[in-house]
Amino acid sequence: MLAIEADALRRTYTHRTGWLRPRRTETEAVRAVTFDVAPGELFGLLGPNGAGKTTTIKMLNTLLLPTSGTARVFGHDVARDPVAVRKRIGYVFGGDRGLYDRLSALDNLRYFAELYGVEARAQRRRITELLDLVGLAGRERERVEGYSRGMRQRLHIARGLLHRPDVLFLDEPSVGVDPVAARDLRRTVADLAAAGTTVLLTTHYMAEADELCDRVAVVTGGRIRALGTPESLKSRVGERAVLEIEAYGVGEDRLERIRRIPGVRGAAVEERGTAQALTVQTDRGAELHAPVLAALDGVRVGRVVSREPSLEDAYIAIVEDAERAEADGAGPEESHADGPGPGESHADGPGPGESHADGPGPERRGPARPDSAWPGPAPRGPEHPGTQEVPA
Ligand SMILES: Nc1ncnc2c1ncn2[C@@H]1O[C@H](COP(=O)(O)OP(=O)(O)OP(=O)(O)O)[C@@H](O)[C@H]1O
Repeated sequence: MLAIEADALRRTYTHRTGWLRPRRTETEAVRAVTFDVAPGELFGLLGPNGAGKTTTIKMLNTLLLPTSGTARVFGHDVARDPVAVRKRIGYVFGGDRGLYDRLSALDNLRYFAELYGVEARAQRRRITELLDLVGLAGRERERVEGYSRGMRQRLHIARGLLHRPDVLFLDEPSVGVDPVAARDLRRTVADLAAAGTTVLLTTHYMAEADELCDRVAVVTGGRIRALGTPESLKSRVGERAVLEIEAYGVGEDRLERIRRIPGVRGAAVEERGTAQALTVQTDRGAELHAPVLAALDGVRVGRVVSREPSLEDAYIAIVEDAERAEADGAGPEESHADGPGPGESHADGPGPGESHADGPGPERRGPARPDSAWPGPAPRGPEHPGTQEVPA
């Protein structure tokens, strides 16, 4: 049996804007997403801000009803049988919420163990095991308010594992965590998967996804654009080479100028403190140092390095292709880089969560879990490709 099956999952948010001329704004956050995750697999959802990753996770973990489509966790339908699903899953999200700062880590875990119905006799042993697993043994009597972000994240993971879930959802676990703590976190996550827990992870860190994930799906505009092993995604840009340039003050006009150079397949810039990392993807064998540097004339430039494409380059290429396709009005462009995944998806008609597109958000309230109080990211407005205004 598959751990997760998502079949044509959709989720539309509706909210009202304006006062004199009220408008109903619909955001299609997730648009017919289909994928499977095998038991024990470590699966990554990658995508830019607003791509629909968190919304997908919240449907899979029963915090949000799908507008249409179905999802199952170990065979249990998330809309029809949320209680059974919740018994099998844990949810860990990045950031500061979800823990009680003024309590010690131990008291936090005791509290959540009660909440999750961990048997009183088993609690002490389970908590000790988890403190060991996440590397917090010896620090458990300190108040969480004194914890570093990395320690908090590890405590979050321990909390998410208290009831021995078969599937752990990790939403950006390493956000804001320093590189050493992030490495420890990755080790913890890899150990979990090695011990048989299915992990569904979202991250913006491609190196993390490359190191950890058995397979990844790249999501933009609510659709899966590519799905496969990190290697298979990288092979999509295998015929390319990459120029990485340290620069200061590259704007969109310069990027456009670089993109127009024959032999350039894409260009992106990432802010790194005071500097920028400019990545230019070129045809393999094309000698483009000179024209690229000429296009940067007047911009302060540091080190220039040629290297092989990484998962990040494959990701950028996929996202840019998807953006171009959206701009051209093309339909979904999903491609499975290495076949359709570990199993077939099962469509058995729309679940009971269907047709909530224009009601108040069917966010589940559920039992008193701190997770369910999480309000989710703020609406990001109509700049999103899936957002449109309709008369109220
Ligand atoms: N509660 C909400 N109400 C209205 N729109 C929402 C809500 N939550 C998310 N959205 C919108 O849905 C889209 C997908 O958001 P989502 O948070 O799922 O993306 P994401 O890929 O997780 O992004 P990030 O990487 O920034 O966390 C975005 O356009 C967002 O503005």
